[in-house]
Amino acid sequence: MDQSKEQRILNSVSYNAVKGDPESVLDCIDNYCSQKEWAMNVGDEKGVILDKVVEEADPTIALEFGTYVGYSAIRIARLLKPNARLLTIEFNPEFASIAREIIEIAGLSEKITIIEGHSQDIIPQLREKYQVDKVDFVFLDHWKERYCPDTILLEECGYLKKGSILLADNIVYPGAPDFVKYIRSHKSFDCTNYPSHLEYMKVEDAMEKAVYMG
Ligand SMILES: Nc1ncnc2c1ncn2[C@@H]1O[C@H](/C=C/CNC(=O)c2cc([N+](=O)[O-])cc(O)c2O)[C@@H](O)[C@H]1O
Ligand SMILES: [Mg+2]
Repeated sequence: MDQSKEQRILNSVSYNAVKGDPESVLDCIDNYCSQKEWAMNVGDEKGVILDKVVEEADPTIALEFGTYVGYSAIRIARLLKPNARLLTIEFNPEFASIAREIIEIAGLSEKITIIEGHSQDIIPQLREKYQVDKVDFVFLDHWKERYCPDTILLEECGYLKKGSILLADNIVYPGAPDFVKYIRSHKSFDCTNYPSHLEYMKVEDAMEKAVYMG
């Protein structure tokens, strides 16, 4: 059976990236996906917005929904302070194993924990199984109709504290209208929209930052 696109991305990283150098892994994926095969990584343009928000949050505990091949996990983890860590949730076993290998090549396996499963099942387990008390930063980039229910679940489970920062990808394309409506009308979230473009394309897109006010 011929290889998947995600396997071909791993092949390209494994062949071209400098081992232990996150920047070279990110560049390799961005080059492959802009020149050879498009893939749904947050990419280099929206990646700069992600970088800025992660630096603002300076998280000890960061959480991500939708690892895919690990591009944004590497983007986030490369900016984390020494004792900080990223938990990233992915339910597709093939993607999880490819992400694990790409993250290993980037030299960030110690800072990133890939949790295999559905976000809605894993979120309630974060406290007992992963010793999470509060989350400082959350990147939402999984199925768009999960953004809103998973945000509500995070709140209900008590993982958000004053100053917790959520950042959501794809607010314009593919779009997450119920999430935008919910978060912008919620009294405890202070929202900021960051217009940008869809990864590797000229299509309009945007990211939404929501700071929890407690
Ligand atoms: N509930 C859940 N729990 C755990 N993992 C889950 C999950 N739901 C989805 N996932 C995983 O998250 C990724 C899906 C992302 C959807 N993004 C997208 O559909 C997407 C599409 C475009 N696009 O079409 O241009 C552009 C983008 O930037 C996009 O993020 C996949 O790796 C999938 O297996
Ligand atoms: Mg996305």
